[in-house]
Amino acid sequence: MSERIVVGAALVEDGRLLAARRSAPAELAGRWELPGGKVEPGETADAALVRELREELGVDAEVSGRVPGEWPLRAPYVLQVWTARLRPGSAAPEPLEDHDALRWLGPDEIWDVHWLDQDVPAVRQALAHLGAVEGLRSRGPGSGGLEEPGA
Ligand SMILES: Nc1nc2c([nH]c(=O)n2[C@H]2C[C@H](O)[C@@H](COP(=O)(O)OP(=O)(O)OP(=O)(O)O)O2)c(=O)[nH]1
Repeated sequence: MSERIVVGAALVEDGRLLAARRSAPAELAGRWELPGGKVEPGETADAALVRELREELGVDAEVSGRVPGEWPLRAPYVLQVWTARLRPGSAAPEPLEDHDALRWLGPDEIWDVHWLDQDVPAVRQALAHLGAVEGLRSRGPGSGGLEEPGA
């Protein structure tokens, strides 16, 4: 079967990254992820992300770039991550579907939540990318910023 893309948003505002806690399915519930979802046939990845963010969070978002890389999920899915921001006048995000909590994480809080295992490398790469383009960066060793869990 050919690969199917799940898009995740590295949605940033005021130097903080949005994390969303899944409410379903049972094996993923309680773990944190980048909000997003599956790209539908005939849909572009960035259009899918804008649609998913509207459906899941009730926001009006725009995609600003692609985080290099691709991370395997349960076959046939792979995760791609795009940077995004809220458009002026957008509502604040709310956990409308698929999630039961949201958190804006500052640089020192990124690893405070229990990310889905497969999201850890994707979040790490997103932070490296965002650090380069938006200044969301670690405050250095010992700060808990960009360091990996247990590092
Ligand atoms: N949205 C999202 N899904 C992720 C991430 N990491 C990860 O393993 N997944 C998995 C969870 C799901 O099995 C799948 C995405 O499905 P979804 O339920 O979010 O997508 P969807 O809204 O299009 O779902 P559906 O109801 O159409 O099935 O990818 C992530 O960071 N974001």
